[in-house]
Amino acid sequence: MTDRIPVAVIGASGRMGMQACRAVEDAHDLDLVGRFGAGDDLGDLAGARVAVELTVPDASPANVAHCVERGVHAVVGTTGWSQERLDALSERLSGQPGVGVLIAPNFAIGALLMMSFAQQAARFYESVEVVETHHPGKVDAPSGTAARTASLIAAARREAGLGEVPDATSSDPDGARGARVDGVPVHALRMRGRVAHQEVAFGAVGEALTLRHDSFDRVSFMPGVLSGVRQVGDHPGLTVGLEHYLGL
Ligand SMILES: NC(=O)C1=CN([C@@H]2O[C@H](COP(=O)(O)OP(=O)(O)OC[C@H]3O[C@@H](n4cnc5c(N)ncnc54)[C@H](O)[C@@H]3O)[C@@H](O)[C@H]2O)C=CC1
Ligand SMILES: O=C(O)C1=N[C@H](C(=O)O)C[C@H](O)C1
Repeated sequence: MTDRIPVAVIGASGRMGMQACRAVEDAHDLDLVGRFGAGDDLGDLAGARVAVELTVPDASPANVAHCVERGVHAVVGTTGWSQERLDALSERLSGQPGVGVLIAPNFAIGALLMMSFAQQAARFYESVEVVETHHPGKVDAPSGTAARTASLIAAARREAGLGEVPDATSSDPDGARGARVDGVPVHALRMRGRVAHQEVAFGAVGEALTLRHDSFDRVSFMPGVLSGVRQVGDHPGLTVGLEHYLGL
Protein backbone atom coordinates (compact mmCIF):
# COMPACT_ATOMS: atom_id res chain seq x y z
CA MET A 1 0.00 0.00 0.00
CA THR A 2 1.34 3.46 -0.86
CA ASP A 3 1.91 5.95 1.91
CA ARG A 4 -0.55 8.75 1.06
CA ILE A 5 0.64 12.25 1.90
CA PRO A 6 -1.73 14.40 3.98
CA VAL A 7 -1.69 17.91 2.47
CA ALA A 8 -3.06 21.28 3.61
CA VAL A 9 -3.53 24.30 1.34
CA ILE A 10 -3.04 27.79 2.78
CA GLY A 11 -4.76 30.44 0.67
CA ALA A 12 -7.28 27.79 -0.37
CA SER A 13 -9.93 30.26 -1.61
CA GLY A 14 -7.58 32.15 -3.93
CA ARG A 15 -7.16 31.68 -7.68
CA MET A 16 -4.20 29.34 -7.23
CA GLY A 17 -5.39 27.85 -3.93
CA MET A 18 -8.67 26.61 -5.42
CA GLN A 19 -6.84 25.01 -8.32
CA ALA A 20 -4.31 23.43 -5.94
CA CYS A 21 -7.08 21.95 -3.76
CA ARG A 22 -8.62 20.35 -6.85
CA ALA A 23 -5.26 18.98 -8.01
CA VAL A 24 -4.50 17.48 -4.58
CA GLU A 25 -7.98 15.96 -4.33
CA ASP A 26 -7.58 14.38 -7.77
CA ALA A 27 -4.11 12.92 -7.04
CA HIS A 28 -4.12 9.19 -6.25
CA ASP A 29 -1.36 9.47 -3.64
CA LEU A 30 -2.37 12.66 -1.78
CA ASP A 31 -5.11 13.49 0.74
CA LEU A 32 -6.40 17.04 1.16
CA VAL A 33 -6.80 17.34 4.92
CA GLY A 34 -7.06 21.11 5.41
CA ARG A 35 -8.02 24.33 3.64
CA PHE A 36 -6.95 27.58 5.29
CA GLY A 37 -7.71 31.18 4.40
CA ALA A 38 -7.03 34.68 5.73
CA GLY A 39 -7.76 34.93 9.46
CA ASP A 40 -7.84 31.16 10.05
CA ASP A 41 -5.81 29.66 12.88
CA LEU A 42 -3.37 27.27 11.19
CA GLY A 43 -3.03 25.26 14.42
CA ASP A 44 -1.48 21.87 13.65
CA LEU A 45 -2.40 22.31 9.96
CA ALA A 46 -5.04 19.60 10.29
CA GLY A 47 -2.36 16.95 10.61
CA ALA A 48 -0.80 17.71 7.21
CA ARG A 49 2.70 16.48 6.40
CA VAL A 50 3.04 19.05 3.61
CA ALA A 51 1.47 22.51 3.31
CA VAL A 52 1.04 24.28 -0.03
CA GLU A 53 1.30 28.03 0.60
CA LEU A 54 -0.34 30.33 -1.98
CA THR A 55 -1.23 33.64 -0.35
CA VAL A 56 0.23 37.17 -0.50
CA PRO A 57 3.80 38.39 -0.01
CA ASP A 58 3.08 40.01 3.37
CA ALA A 59 1.50 36.88 4.87
CA SER A 60 3.71 34.16 3.42
CA PRO A 61 6.77 34.35 5.73
CA ALA A 62 4.66 33.98 8.90
CA ASN A 63 2.66 31.11 7.43
CA VAL A 64 5.82 29.28 6.39
CA ALA A 65 7.44 29.91 9.78
CA HIS A 66 4.34 28.37 11.40
CA CYS A 67 4.74 25.25 9.24
CA VAL A 68 8.46 24.92 9.93
CA GLU A 69 7.99 25.26 13.70
CA ARG A 70 5.51 22.36 13.61
CA GLY A 71 7.73 20.15 11.44
CA VAL A 72 5.44 20.48 8.41
CA HIS A 73 7.18 20.69 5.02
CA ALA A 74 6.10 23.63 2.85
CA VAL A 75 5.73 24.13 -0.89
CA VAL A 76 5.51 27.86 -1.42
CA GLY A 77 4.26 29.49 -4.60
CA THR A 78 3.74 32.93 -3.10
CA THR A 79 6.08 35.45 -4.67
CA GLY A 80 7.79 38.52 -3.22
CA TRP A 81 10.39 36.71 -1.08
CA SER A 82 13.31 39.12 -0.62
CA GLN A 83 16.84 37.85 0.09
CA GLU A 84 16.42 39.07 3.68
CA ARG A 85 13.28 36.95 4.13
CA LEU A 86 14.96 33.93 2.55
CA ASP A 87 17.92 34.33 4.92
CA ALA A 88 15.60 34.45 7.95
CA LEU A 89 13.84 31.31 6.72
CA SER A 90 17.16 29.47 6.26
CA GLU A 91 18.10 30.41 9.80
CA ARG A 92 14.79 29.07 11.10
CA LEU A 93 15.20 25.84 9.13
CA SER A 94 18.63 25.25 10.62
CA GLY A 95 16.84 24.71 13.95
CA GLN A 96 14.47 22.14 12.39
CA PRO A 97 16.65 19.53 10.67
CA GLY A 98 14.63 17.28 8.38
CA VAL A 99 12.06 19.91 7.46
CA GLY A 100 12.01 20.99 3.80
CA VAL A 101 10.75 24.22 2.24
CA LEU A 102 10.50 24.76 -1.50
CA ILE A 103 10.11 28.35 -2.65
CA ALA A 104 9.02 28.13 -6.30
CA PRO A 105 8.67 31.42 -8.17
CA ASN A 106 7.02 29.48 -11.01
CA PHE A 107 5.67 25.92 -11.10
CA ALA A 108 5.12 25.72 -14.88
CA ILE A 109 7.60 23.49 -16.70
CA GLY A 110 7.82 25.87 -19.67
CA ALA A 111 8.64 28.80 -17.40
CA LEU A 112 11.44 26.78 -15.78
CA LEU A 113 12.81 25.90 -19.21
CA MET A 114 12.57 29.54 -20.30
CA MET A 115 14.61 30.60 -17.27
CA SER A 116 17.17 27.90 -17.94
CA PHE A 117 17.45 28.87 -21.64
CA ALA A 118 17.74 32.53 -20.68
CA GLN A 119 20.59 31.67 -18.33
CA GLN A 120 22.35 29.80 -21.16
CA ALA A 121 21.84 32.59 -23.69
CA ALA A 122 22.79 35.47 -21.40
CA ARG A 123 26.56 35.42 -21.97
CA PHE A 124 26.20 35.70 -25.77
CA TYR A 125 24.12 38.91 -25.91
CA GLU A 126 25.04 42.48 -25.13
CA SER A 127 21.40 43.54 -24.71
CA VAL A 128 18.66 41.88 -22.70
CA GLU A 129 15.29 42.97 -21.29
CA VAL A 130 12.50 41.03 -19.55
CA VAL A 131 8.82 41.80 -20.22
CA GLU A 132 6.20 40.10 -18.07
CA THR A 133 2.41 40.31 -18.47
CA HIS A 134 -0.10 39.22 -15.83
CA HIS A 135 -3.77 39.49 -14.92
CA PRO A 136 -4.70 42.82 -13.28
CA GLY A 137 -5.45 41.13 -9.91
CA LYS A 138 -1.75 40.49 -9.27
CA VAL A 139 -0.51 42.50 -6.26
CA ASP A 140 3.27 42.38 -6.77
CA ALA A 141 5.45 43.73 -9.57
CA PRO A 142 7.70 42.69 -11.09
CA SER A 143 6.56 39.06 -10.97
CA GLY A 144 8.62 36.58 -9.00
CA THR A 145 9.44 34.85 -12.26
CA ALA A 146 10.71 38.04 -13.88
CA ALA A 147 12.81 38.91 -10.83
CA ARG A 148 14.35 35.44 -10.75
CA THR A 149 14.96 35.44 -14.51
CA ALA A 150 16.72 38.79 -14.24
CA SER A 151 18.89 37.57 -11.34
CA LEU A 152 19.90 34.42 -13.22
CA ILE A 153 20.74 36.47 -16.32
CA ALA A 154 22.71 38.97 -14.26
CA ALA A 155 24.75 36.20 -12.62
CA ALA A 156 25.54 34.65 -16.04
CA ARG A 157 26.55 38.08 -17.42
CA ARG A 158 28.82 38.73 -14.44
CA GLU A 159 30.48 35.34 -14.85
CA ALA A 160 31.06 36.08 -18.55
CA GLY A 161 32.55 39.49 -17.76
CA LEU A 162 29.77 41.41 -19.52
CA GLY A 163 29.20 44.95 -18.33
CA GLU A 164 26.00 46.96 -18.19
CA VAL A 165 23.43 46.64 -20.98
CA PRO A 166 23.98 49.43 -23.53
CA ASP A 167 21.50 52.28 -23.04
CA ALA A 168 22.04 55.93 -23.90
CA THR A 169 18.88 57.13 -22.09
CA SER A 170 19.70 60.30 -20.20
CA SER A 171 16.18 61.64 -19.63
CA ASP A 172 13.34 59.43 -18.35
CA PRO A 173 11.31 61.46 -15.85
CA ASP A 174 8.32 59.04 -15.94
CA GLY A 175 10.22 55.76 -15.69
CA ALA A 176 9.47 54.66 -19.26
CA ARG A 177 12.56 52.44 -19.25
CA GLY A 178 11.05 50.25 -16.53
CA ALA A 179 12.68 48.81 -13.43
CA ARG A 180 16.17 47.33 -13.05
CA VAL A 181 16.60 44.01 -11.27
CA ASP A 182 20.29 43.24 -10.76
CA GLY A 183 20.96 45.69 -13.61
CA VAL A 184 18.57 43.94 -16.04
CA PRO A 185 15.66 46.08 -17.34
CA VAL A 186 12.30 44.55 -16.38
CA HIS A 187 8.87 45.73 -17.57
CA ALA A 188 5.53 44.69 -16.07
CA LEU A 189 2.20 44.81 -17.95
CA ARG A 190 -1.17 44.16 -16.26
CA MET A 191 -3.96 43.18 -18.65
CA ARG A 192 -7.51 41.89 -18.35
CA GLY A 193 -7.78 38.55 -20.11
CA ARG A 194 -4.18 37.46 -19.46
CA VAL A 195 -2.91 34.93 -16.89
CA ALA A 196 0.95 34.80 -16.77
CA HIS A 197 3.29 35.49 -19.68
CA GLN A 198 6.93 36.45 -20.11
CA GLU A 199 9.32 37.36 -22.89
CA VAL A 200 13.07 37.58 -22.57
CA ALA A 201 14.45 39.66 -25.45
CA PHE A 202 18.14 39.36 -26.28
CA GLY A 203 19.98 41.51 -28.82
CA ALA A 204 23.43 41.47 -30.43
CA VAL A 205 24.76 43.25 -33.49
CA GLY A 206 22.52 42.22 -36.40
CA GLU A 207 20.44 39.62 -34.54
CA ALA A 208 17.82 38.98 -31.88
CA LEU A 209 16.71 36.02 -29.80
CA THR A 210 13.31 36.06 -28.09
CA LEU A 211 12.27 33.47 -25.50
CA ARG A 212 8.58 33.43 -24.65
CA HIS A 213 6.43 31.46 -22.25
CA ASP A 214 2.66 31.64 -21.76
CA SER A 215 0.51 30.20 -19.01
CA PHE A 216 -3.00 30.47 -20.46
CA ASP A 217 -4.57 28.62 -17.53
CA ARG A 218 -3.55 27.97 -13.91
CA VAL A 219 -3.74 24.22 -14.57
CA SER A 220 -0.26 24.76 -16.09
CA PHE A 221 1.12 25.19 -12.56
CA MET A 222 -0.41 22.04 -11.06
CA PRO A 223 2.03 19.31 -12.20
CA GLY A 224 4.78 21.40 -10.62
CA VAL A 225 2.83 21.90 -7.40
CA LEU A 226 2.27 18.14 -7.13
CA SER A 227 5.95 17.37 -7.87
CA GLY A 228 6.87 19.78 -5.11
CA VAL A 229 4.47 18.14 -2.64
CA ARG A 230 5.79 14.66 -3.43
CA GLN A 231 9.47 15.62 -3.21
CA VAL A 232 9.78 18.32 -0.56
CA GLY A 233 10.14 15.76 2.25
CA ASP A 234 13.24 14.36 0.55
CA HIS A 235 14.87 17.81 0.35
CA PRO A 236 15.45 19.11 3.88
CA GLY A 237 16.38 22.79 4.27
CA LEU A 238 15.59 25.57 1.83
CA THR A 239 15.37 25.07 -1.93
CA VAL A 240 14.65 28.04 -4.20
CA GLY A 241 13.34 26.96 -7.60
CA LEU A 242 11.53 23.77 -8.58
CA GLU A 243 14.21 23.17 -11.23
CA HIS A 244 16.40 21.75 -8.46
CA TYR A 245 13.90 18.90 -7.92
CA LEU A 246 13.59 18.25 -11.66
CA GLY A 247 17.29 18.06 -12.53
CA LEU A 248 17.14 21.08 -14.83
N1 LIG B 1 4.75 29.88 -8.20
C1 LIG B 1 3.82 29.89 -9.16
O1 LIG B 1 3.90 29.14 -10.16
C2 LIG B 1 2.66 30.79 -9.01
C3 LIG B 1 2.64 31.66 -7.98
N2 LIG B 1 1.60 32.51 -7.82
C4 LIG B 1 1.65 33.33 -6.62
O2 LIG B 1 0.77 32.75 -5.68
C5 LIG B 1 0.22 33.75 -4.84
C6 LIG B 1 -1.30 33.65 -4.88
O3 LIG B 1 -1.76 34.00 -6.15
P1 LIG B 1 -3.33 34.05 -6.47
O4 LIG B 1 -3.95 32.76 -6.07
O5 LIG B 1 -3.46 34.53 -7.84
O6 LIG B 1 -3.81 35.19 -5.44
P2 LIG B 1 -5.25 35.39 -4.80
O7 LIG B 1 -5.30 36.80 -4.33
O8 LIG B 1 -6.31 34.89 -5.72
O9 LIG B 1 -5.23 34.42 -3.52
C7 LIG B 1 -4.55 34.66 -2.34
C8 LIG B 1 -5.37 34.07 -1.22
O10 LIG B 1 -4.63 34.13 -0.02
C9 LIG B 1 -5.52 34.48 1.02
N3 LIG B 1 -4.75 35.01 2.14
C10 LIG B 1 -4.30 36.28 2.33
N4 LIG B 1 -3.65 36.36 3.51
C11 LIG B 1 -3.68 35.11 4.04
C12 LIG B 1 -3.17 34.57 5.25
N5 LIG B 1 -2.51 35.30 6.15
N6 LIG B 1 -3.37 33.25 5.50
C13 LIG B 1 -4.05 32.48 4.62
N7 LIG B 1 -4.57 32.96 3.46
C14 LIG B 1 -4.37 34.26 3.19
C15 LIG B 1 -6.47 35.48 0.37
O11 LIG B 1 -7.66 35.60 1.13
C16 LIG B 1 -6.69 34.81 -0.97
O12 LIG B 1 -7.75 33.90 -0.93
C17 LIG B 1 0.77 35.08 -5.38
O13 LIG B 1 1.90 35.45 -4.62
C18 LIG B 1 1.19 34.75 -6.81
O14 LIG B 1 2.23 35.57 -7.25
C19 LIG B 1 0.54 32.51 -8.67
C20 LIG B 1 0.51 31.69 -9.75
C21 LIG B 1 1.58 30.75 -10.01
O1 LIG C 1 0.46 36.02 -9.70
C1 LIG C 1 0.49 35.20 -10.65
O2 LIG C 1 -0.49 34.94 -11.33
C2 LIG C 1 1.76 34.51 -10.92
N1 LIG C 1 2.75 34.69 -10.09
C3 LIG C 1 4.03 34.11 -10.20
C4 LIG C 1 5.06 35.20 -10.41
O3 LIG C 1 4.96 36.27 -9.80
O4 LIG C 1 6.01 34.97 -11.16
C5 LIG C 1 4.10 32.99 -11.19
C6 LIG C 1 3.29 33.20 -12.41
O5 LIG C 1 3.91 34.19 -13.18
C7 LIG C 1 1.86 33.59 -12.06
